[in-house]
Amino acid sequence: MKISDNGILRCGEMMAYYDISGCYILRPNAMKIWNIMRTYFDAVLEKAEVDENYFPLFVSASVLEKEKDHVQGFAPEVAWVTKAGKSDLNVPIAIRPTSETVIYPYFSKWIKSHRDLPLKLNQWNNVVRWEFSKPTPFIRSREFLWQEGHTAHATEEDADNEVGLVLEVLDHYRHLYEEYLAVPVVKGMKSENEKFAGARYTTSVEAFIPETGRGIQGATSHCLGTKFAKMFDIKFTNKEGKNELVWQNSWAYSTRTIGVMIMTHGDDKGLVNPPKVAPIQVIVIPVPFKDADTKEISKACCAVKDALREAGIRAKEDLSDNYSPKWKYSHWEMKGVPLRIEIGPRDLAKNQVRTVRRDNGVKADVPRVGLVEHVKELLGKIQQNMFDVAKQKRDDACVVVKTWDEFVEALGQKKLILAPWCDEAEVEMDVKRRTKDEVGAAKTLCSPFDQPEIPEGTLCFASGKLAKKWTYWGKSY
Ligand SMILES: O=C1CCCN[C@@H]1CCCn1cnc2cc(F)c(Cl)cc2c1=O
Ligand SMILES: [Mg+2]
Repeated sequence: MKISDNGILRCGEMMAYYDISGCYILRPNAMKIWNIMRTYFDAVLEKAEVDENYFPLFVSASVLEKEKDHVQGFAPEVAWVTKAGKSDLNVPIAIRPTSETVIYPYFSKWIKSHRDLPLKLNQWNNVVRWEFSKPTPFIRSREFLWQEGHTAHATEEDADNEVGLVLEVLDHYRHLYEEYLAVPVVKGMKSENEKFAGARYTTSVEAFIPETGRGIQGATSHCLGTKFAKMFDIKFTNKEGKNELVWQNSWAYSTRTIGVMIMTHGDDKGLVNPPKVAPIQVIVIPVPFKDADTKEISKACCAVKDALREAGIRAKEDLSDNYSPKWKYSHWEMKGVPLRIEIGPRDLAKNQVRTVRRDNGVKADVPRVGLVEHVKELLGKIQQNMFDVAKQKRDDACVVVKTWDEFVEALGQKKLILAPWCDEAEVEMDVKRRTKDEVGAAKTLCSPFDQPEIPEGTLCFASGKLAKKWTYWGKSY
């Protein structure tokens, strides 16, 4: 299901359209998923001693434009407040597109001595980027929710190792995608062209949507170096009393994660929610026959729902008397509920229920005795199967290419490409130019940390120079 099948998004009650283009309403089913992920990530931040704070939404023009090269590429997408009521503001105020220029002047004030380091802050907030490319719910919106972590360290080593958290946070992003959203991702390094200009290096988790043949950046974790410290004069006296620049990192994931999950698992019946994040994990539906004892059946449905909820399973029953069981099945399938339990007169008589899985449609009759444990196991199997199926599809969509012709052919077949590359920025620019077409040029997605062997003398698929690394290429969102 492509994210553009917005009818399903709306019917899945994940979001609603808003009267300002590029802005969307996040409805309870999306917020429940967002908050389940946030609970996980807040526990990670707690353990890593990252403190929660909240900086203002607004940035003064002077601060935002302090460093020309930081803003230059992004200027067209900055949203500005220029009036309050009837009167013009004498100085326009920007709405944060990201918070470096909001936070770092205060890092400069708060960090004086090495004793103030490491400083590790996070905030959960919205950011606004007035994008003009095609807005897509969750994937590219003019306002979105994210967390942004910003840390400062005394030495390059600290920023680069586990103290700096860059790779640790990146693996937690992998964990969120693979263990919570059942979406396979690749961890790797961004190319010089694709990295955040303010960073020494950018690492990312990259997903891929086989239906559209496009890669999508899932989340990023940057090692910034001292560039922002110079820009914002963030210095400290080290143990030897010397005044030095701090070394910084930053990392973020956003509500785009939900869009990637929807695109990865959705099918022509609608959403398919992985149990770990499904707002409703089990829907219990009575299947009354004309002369059956509907009261007994409804009672059994509520008893099963209560037993499941007792065990911490997010179960609901649908006893509405104005819809047929069949209508209810497709209604809850569209909402992506991973497991349905049906109870009819036969099930009642045999003290059993009928389970139906949303991921593969498999039906089974299960005794009421031990049902809770059985459902727990079943939800675990559904979670694992959703990941395995998505991973198989992603791997089947991936091809290794060695030559330019193979590269162009693979692009045409909507493949995720793994190719040996000379790692020269100019060559990447050249590939973009040579592959520009209606769905956009091919570019590097990341160079996987898990590098396959590069046989001696392997040549770059695009330049013919000696290849330095294996890199994932493709069209992207
Ligand atoms: O990815 C992260 C992790 C969390 C904190 N931020 C960084 C970099 C964000 C890049 N970026 C992304 N988009 C931007 C849009 C803008 F309008 C302006 Cl002025 C700047 C940027 C910009 O720097
Ligand atoms: Mg952007």
